[in-house]
Amino acid sequence: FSTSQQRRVERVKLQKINRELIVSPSVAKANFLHLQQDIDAVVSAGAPWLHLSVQDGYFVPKVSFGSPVVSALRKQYPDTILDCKLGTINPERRVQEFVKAGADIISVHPEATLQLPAVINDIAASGCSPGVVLNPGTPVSLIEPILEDVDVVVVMLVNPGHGGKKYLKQAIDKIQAIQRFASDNDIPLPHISVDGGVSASNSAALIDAGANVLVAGGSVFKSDDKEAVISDLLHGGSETVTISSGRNDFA
Ligand SMILES: O=C(CO)[C@@H](O)[C@H](O)COP(=O)(O)O
Repeated sequence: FSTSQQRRVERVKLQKINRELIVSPSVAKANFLHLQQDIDAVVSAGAPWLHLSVQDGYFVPKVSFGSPVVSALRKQYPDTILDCKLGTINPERRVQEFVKAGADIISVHPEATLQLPAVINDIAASGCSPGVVLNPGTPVSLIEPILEDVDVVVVMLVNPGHGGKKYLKQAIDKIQAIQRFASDNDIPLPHISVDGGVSASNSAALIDAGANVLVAGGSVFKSDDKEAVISDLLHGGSETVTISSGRNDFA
């Protein structure tokens, strides 16, 4: 692996140990007609990661973009952590493509592969940070056997590619369950990333629960003041949502 990739992956691990609060803007929600302009804006606004939601139109019902976009971002933003989420069936077939494209983190859906531990090991052996994704219908128990081997757990608040219904209370319960399992089993806590409808109205509740990575698409890229939005996400916006008792929030 290149020394610059090693440096970035080391930074991911240090941020994990320090529980650094991170905003990871979701590139899928940028303006693709002015992609460099949008990415320049979030990088100069201080976003240390970029979230790349790769969707294959099969595991996730929409197609977003592929490794050529990752390669272009790698060349243009050599110091930014590229946080790739493979919303693809059989992600084991795509790991090397995204490693070569310059991904730093590669997260996969446990339901999308027949051998999750092998995929996690392949990502780590390739010099990248491995991660797993929990859709609203995926219990924390499914990833307990490999929790100690990943650097990132992405807790989805929406069903990828479906938008709509938001599972805020459920996400908070999962964040707490991940922390409990890690503590009970003496496992270093991975980055806990939250993704899908994350905004200043719910970020404080998610951070309080234990999330330290905020994936944000629309809330960042729809704003003209990206610095202010990123600050609000990290420090909680003016009006914060109260957690309804057990009911899921609807968009
Ligand atoms: O992968 C996905 C959704 O499928 C996410 O990464 C979204 O792209 C985040 O965008 P917002 O919900 O924050 O607008």
